[in-house]
Amino acid sequence: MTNDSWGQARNDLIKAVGKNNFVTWIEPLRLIGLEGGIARFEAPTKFMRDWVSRNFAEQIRTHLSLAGKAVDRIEFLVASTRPVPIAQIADRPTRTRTALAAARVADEPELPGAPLDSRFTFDTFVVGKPNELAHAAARRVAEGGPTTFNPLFLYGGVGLGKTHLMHAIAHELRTRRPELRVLYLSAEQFMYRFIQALREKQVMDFKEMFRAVDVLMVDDVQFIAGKDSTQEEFFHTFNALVDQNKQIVISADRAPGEIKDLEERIKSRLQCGLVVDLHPTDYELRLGILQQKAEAYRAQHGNLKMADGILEFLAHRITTNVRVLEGALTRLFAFASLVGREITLDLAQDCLADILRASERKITIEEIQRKVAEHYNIRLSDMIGPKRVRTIARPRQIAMYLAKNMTTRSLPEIGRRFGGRDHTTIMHGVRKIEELKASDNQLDEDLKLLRRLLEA
Ligand SMILES: Nc1ncnc2c1ncn2[C@@H]1O[C@H](COP(=O)(O)OP(=O)(O)OP(=O)(O)O)[C@@H](O)[C@H]1O
Repeated sequence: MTNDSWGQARNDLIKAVGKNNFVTWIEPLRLIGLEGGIARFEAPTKFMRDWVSRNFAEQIRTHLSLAGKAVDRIEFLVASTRPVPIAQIADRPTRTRTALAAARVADEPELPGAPLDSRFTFDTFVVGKPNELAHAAARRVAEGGPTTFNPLFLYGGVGLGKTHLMHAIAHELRTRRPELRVLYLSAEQFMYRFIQALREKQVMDFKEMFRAVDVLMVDDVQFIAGKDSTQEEFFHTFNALVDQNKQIVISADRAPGEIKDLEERIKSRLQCGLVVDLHPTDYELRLGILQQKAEAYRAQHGNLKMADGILEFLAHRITTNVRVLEGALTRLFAFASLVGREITLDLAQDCLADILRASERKITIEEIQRKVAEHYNIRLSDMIGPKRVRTIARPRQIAMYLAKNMTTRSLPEIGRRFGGRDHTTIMHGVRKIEELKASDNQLDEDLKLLRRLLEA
């Protein structure tokens, strides 16, 4: 009779809560007792138990009653004895933090995070104007104090130090607050974990694990754009953690609003905290990084003979990104130590010829026109055509502005490439964008993005 009532109630619940909810939340429940007006269910995980009891208990009670079993109360238990969640461990007053951390390791399953690079710490991160805000925000999060902004969203072009900063936060938190469960992984790994959980029918474990962390860091979040179910899951994980006041740190190659095919609700959630841009490096920062790397090399390998002005030369010539800069220095040191020679300007030019050539790459007006047309979804031919409607004229002016600022072409030359326009038209376009840029945030963001895309 008990099972009949539950069978009947289950059938009705499919209609009441919808098939998806039913399959996810109700179907895995096991009725283990129904007496004295109390229905007892077993849920496979703690997370599921909490969720079902918060969201579906009343409906289950109603439908059991409708199926002929008067129920006053419902109790949900967790099926197996599962590891003690960190929140409960942390509540125990007599344990020290280190003991808590040790208990955590013993009690809890390993978090599915990516390994941290031991070199990526705050000590090895060189701070300059372009990254000072990102660095300060990362430092604040790494203190592990109360959440002041959530999420911290770090974005910037390739190789500008996003991953380095995220690892630095994780290292610091592990030292300062070993009792916290810090999970760092790439968005790609998040997706693979999720797919694996789907395949192995372990979605509940997946949810529970991600919702039990204290600090979640997801690198390269642009990766999940266009991947619908991963986005959906990410959104729920994100919300659940924010609701519990858990810190989230996200990185991407562009601002949330600029990530194509990312759901609007996710974009807006990502913008709720602090969004910080890692700007392209300037000369001083590049030189600072090179000096630090050279010092680190000396400390490890002993003295290094290097003529004056080499680091300055590299900082001046290699402007692409820090990864390339580092690679150049490493190659130079390796080469010099192999041939046993002092590093001179000639040797540097010789050994790094390809990198220096690549850094010299000139951006053409055609490339700018193509990228801008693509970005604003207009035809390339409209860049040079006569149409004056705002939706075409504005992107055209943006392309003129970028052509003026990113190439060495003169105004008349630019005019010729824009369908033979007069240089005064180009000047007007450039000024217009300069003016708008100061007051229109969206436009400013668009310009930064286009610059990054063109420089990549
Ligand atoms: N300010 C900095 N000080 C010291 N090293 C830096 C700095 N910025 C970047 N680097 C170094 O440059 C390399 C690339 O940095 P990182 O991997 O963090 O870049 P990223 O922004 O995550 O790039 P991607 O978009 O490719 O993921 C790393 O070796 C990192 O240590």
